[in-house]
Amino acid sequence: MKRLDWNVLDEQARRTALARPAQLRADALRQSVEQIIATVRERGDEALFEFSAKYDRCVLEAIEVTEAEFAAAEAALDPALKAAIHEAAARIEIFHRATAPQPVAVETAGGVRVERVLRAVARVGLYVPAGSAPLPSTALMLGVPALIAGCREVVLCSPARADGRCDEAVLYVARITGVHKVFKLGGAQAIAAMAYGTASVPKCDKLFGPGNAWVTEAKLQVSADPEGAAIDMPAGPSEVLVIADEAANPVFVAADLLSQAEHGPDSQVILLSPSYAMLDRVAGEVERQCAELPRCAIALQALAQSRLIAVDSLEQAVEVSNRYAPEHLILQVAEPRALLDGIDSAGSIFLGAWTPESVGDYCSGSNHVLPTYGYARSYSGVSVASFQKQITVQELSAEGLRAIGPCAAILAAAEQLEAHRRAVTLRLEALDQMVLNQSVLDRTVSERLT
Ligand SMILES: NC(=O)c1ccc[n+]([C@@H]2O[C@H](COP(=O)([O-])OP(=O)(O)OC[C@H]3O[C@@H](n4cnc5c(N)ncnc54)[C@H](O)[C@@H]3O)[C@@H](O)[C@H]2O)c1
Ligand SMILES: N[C@H](CO)Cc1c[nH]c[nH+]1
Ligand SMILES: [Zn+2]
Repeated sequence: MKRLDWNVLDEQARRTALARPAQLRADALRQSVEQIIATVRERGDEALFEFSAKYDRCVLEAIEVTEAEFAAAEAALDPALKAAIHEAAARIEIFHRATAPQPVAVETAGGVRVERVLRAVARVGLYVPAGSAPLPSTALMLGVPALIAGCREVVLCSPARADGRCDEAVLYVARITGVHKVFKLGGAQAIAAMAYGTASVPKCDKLFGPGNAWVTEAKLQVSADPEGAAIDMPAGPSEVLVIADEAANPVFVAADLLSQAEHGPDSQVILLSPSYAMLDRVAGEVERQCAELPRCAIALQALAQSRLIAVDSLEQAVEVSNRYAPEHLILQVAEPRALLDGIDSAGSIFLGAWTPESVGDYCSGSNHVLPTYGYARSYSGVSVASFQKQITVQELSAEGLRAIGPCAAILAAAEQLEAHRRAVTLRLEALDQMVLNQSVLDRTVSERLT
């Protein structure tokens, strides 16, 4: 990991220090993904079989997972893993139900009722990575909120192994979370298939889920096309930024850094500390622990683009972290809550020595599908709200229109939108006329009676 001192870097060097690796080759990536998407749009399923052979090295007989494959996957699954899946699903459900948006109805003026109703996005496409390792936990993070939201059609894509099968645990999670169709597709081609539809894959309204640089670039491209599909957010190669003070445990800090470095060669991990001694200790621990990992070679590639940065204080560490806007932020400091108010951009925050980032990945209950590449400046992680549309409803009584109509008429006149103004004033005049007619009627009745 490269050692840097924030306070001796000029602005250009600071920018380079916090640059994401995948951004450095964005042009080549963009072109390669454009070609994959165009080919899927042109040649549909045929292109999908070819891309699976090329990129996943598997010859598929069919793209869609069959009932027999679901049954075989369930039968093959270790009971302890099944139990852990159900345990994690229960906690994810608790947190996601608790944070789900609620319908709202308020009176903003007498006779003016404004509401918010919630409707699930009808057809959603979930992407579950499996390039370097299948991630059934991601299937939980997407399947559970989709189920709570009540999406009508849920499609899931995940790349097959070389034997042409999808990961058993991913299929099991798809089943228990009510996913309707699963396709053995990965990468940009899976995203293109769900965004535009093919003979086999239904076209989806919105796509969800993380993935490597190809998947994320494809999501960005289809979301920029009005004929494509909306997306949750750019959720690319995993990142973690740790802020550690001199009292932190370097063994824990190194383990947390490696937990994200082992995700893939594009991952990036950063340590900020005001203590040079801590940076040294963690560097040594990272080297020692990495050598023990089965995925050491992958982690080493990620570590090559990672940083150990000396800062002058914890306050400066918070400033640098906000500028980087990490997917995960771990505060390994004596008083983590004292720093919390200062954090304004991060996907998910982990407080204190006993909160490894891994628990958020699997089973604390929060969602692990989070914005990367600095998108945490403006995006949040996946939640039930991501699978819903919030529709407003309003209803005015005559009294309500009398109360707020003049305000609308003045604003419409200021914008020189005469039709807007009249849509209000015609009604106000009609109301005046009705009052007049009523008073004439009342007078006539009272005259006849006297
Ligand atoms: N941000 C988040 O919330 C989050 C959550 C979980 C995982 N992740 C990230 O997801 C990623 C998963 O990546 P992965 O690679 O293991 O699986 P993946 O399923 O995302 O990608 C595999 C696919 O990449 C495509 N691909 C590979 N090399 C290619 C090439 N040269 N050209 C075109 N396409 C190519 C293939 O089609 C393959 O099917 C990791 O980077 C991990 O850090 C992020
Ligand atoms: N850390 C990943 C998000 O960047 C999520 C994950 C899944 N499995 C393990 N980790
Ligand atoms: Zn992880």
